[in-house]
Amino acid sequence: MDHFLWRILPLLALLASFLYFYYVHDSSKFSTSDCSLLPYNHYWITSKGIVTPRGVISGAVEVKEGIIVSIVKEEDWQGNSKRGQIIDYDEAVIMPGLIDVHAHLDDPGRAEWEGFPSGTKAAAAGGITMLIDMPLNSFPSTVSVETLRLKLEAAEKSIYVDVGFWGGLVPENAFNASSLDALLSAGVLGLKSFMCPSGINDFPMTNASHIKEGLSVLAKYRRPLLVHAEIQLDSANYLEDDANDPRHYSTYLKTRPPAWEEAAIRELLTLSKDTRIGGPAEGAHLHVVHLSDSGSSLQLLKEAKRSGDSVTVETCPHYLAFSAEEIQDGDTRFKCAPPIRDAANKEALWKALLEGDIDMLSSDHSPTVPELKLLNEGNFLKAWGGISSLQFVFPVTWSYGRNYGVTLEQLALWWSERPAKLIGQDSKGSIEVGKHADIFVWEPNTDFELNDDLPIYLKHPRISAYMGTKLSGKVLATFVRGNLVYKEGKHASAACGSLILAK
Ligand SMILES: NC(=O)N[C@H]1NC(=O)NC1=O
Ligand SMILES: [Zn+2]
Ligand SMILES: [Zn+2]
Repeated sequence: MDHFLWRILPLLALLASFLYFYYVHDSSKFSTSDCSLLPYNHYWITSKGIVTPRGVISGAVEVKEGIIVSIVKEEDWQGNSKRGQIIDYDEAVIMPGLIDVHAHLDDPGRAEWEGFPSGTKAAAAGGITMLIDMPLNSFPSTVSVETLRLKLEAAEKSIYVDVGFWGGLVPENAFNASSLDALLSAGVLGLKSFMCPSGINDFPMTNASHIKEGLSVLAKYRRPLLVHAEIQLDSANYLEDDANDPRHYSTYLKTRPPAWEEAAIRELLTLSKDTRIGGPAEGAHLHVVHLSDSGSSLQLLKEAKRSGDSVTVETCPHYLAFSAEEIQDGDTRFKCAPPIRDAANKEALWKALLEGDIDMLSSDHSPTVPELKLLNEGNFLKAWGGISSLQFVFPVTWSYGRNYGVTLEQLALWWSERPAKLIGQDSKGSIEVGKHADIFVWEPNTDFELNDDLPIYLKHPRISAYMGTKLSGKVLATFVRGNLVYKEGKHASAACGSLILAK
């Protein structure tokens, strides 16, 4: 018997190595293809509407190993002999993937609010190919190298799109230049701070001195400071008055007047001027997040830009889609800060966006668990402030924007090109040769109602202010670095998004 075993040993070894190469070694190949719903990585996407920085063209985009390697107009495409795999989208629009510079995915620590897997699946289904995660609402907040490491661990292998990170500027690290240096060296794309309480205990607000410190460190790295620009003034005293029913949206609206935004922006613009040493080029870039006030706040920003300040501003689809007058008693899905203001304010925000005074859009996706939205009690003063929107921001922008004559090029500018510039990612933000093949495909004229029949990937769709609305603009497919990560109700089986760190 022993003798027999010895004799077949070489055969067994051969069989084992055969099995190894087939099932173990080759499985690495299988896992690569798990990243994409396509079985190949060199192909042409064709369509009659490809949105490029040089206009909308009919033709083909060639993608090879995650990069856009050529763009061919239809006239030249006809005679092309090198055709390989072709994915023809006919009349559907091909756009650069959206970059959402402002999302709270709440992971680690509050993943029950959203989390990287559901958040990035929802992003992919909405045409977003990259998002930047905010440093707060997760636990701990991203305010040091150690806490950034926890973020990276939580995100790794859990993200379906590319994800970058903002660090937090808080009183604890603001005067500690080496701590900020370490955080920036570790790769956060910039810092974010609050000029009023953030609603999260471990993310306290910053004062003028903290912001000055932050700006001077950021200037060295040429990275932006993002600020939630509201300063609490004493205008909220009337709250003691019983006439103000907390179930009325108007009660909440009165607690955060436009003057809060104006005061904050006035102070910020002064601070950023003060931190310059030898002229505008030496200062840090300032980015005002989620502008709601289209009055004096916007005016201050316009003047600052005109005088050469390095400042940009974003607003969010919820300020462009909704107005205070429409918000029903107790419907706390609409509570956010700064608040959604009246219809005239909304009109003025659209005008500012169309005229280029507002630079870009972001979701400020800030979900929570339904219990904290207090949907039954409907108390606007106590409910969590934050709007859940991530998967819907693009169809919302298009559906409301088309009434204002919004063009495809403008959508690409607000959602891709300018965001890419803010985060310093030259390889993203447009359909151009040499850039990442971050692309999404959508049908402008397909209408749908947001209800439970649709595939929604957000963890708590019920709390989204958009549920029940009728929208146009259906996302058919999303490519991240050439991987087809989403196609009509289906995601790639593996989460292969990249962690994006500043160099
Ligand atoms: N903590 C947090 O997400 N706050 C956000 N929510 C909101 O409505 N505005 C914010 O800044
Ligand atoms: Zn904010
Ligand atoms: Zn936010």
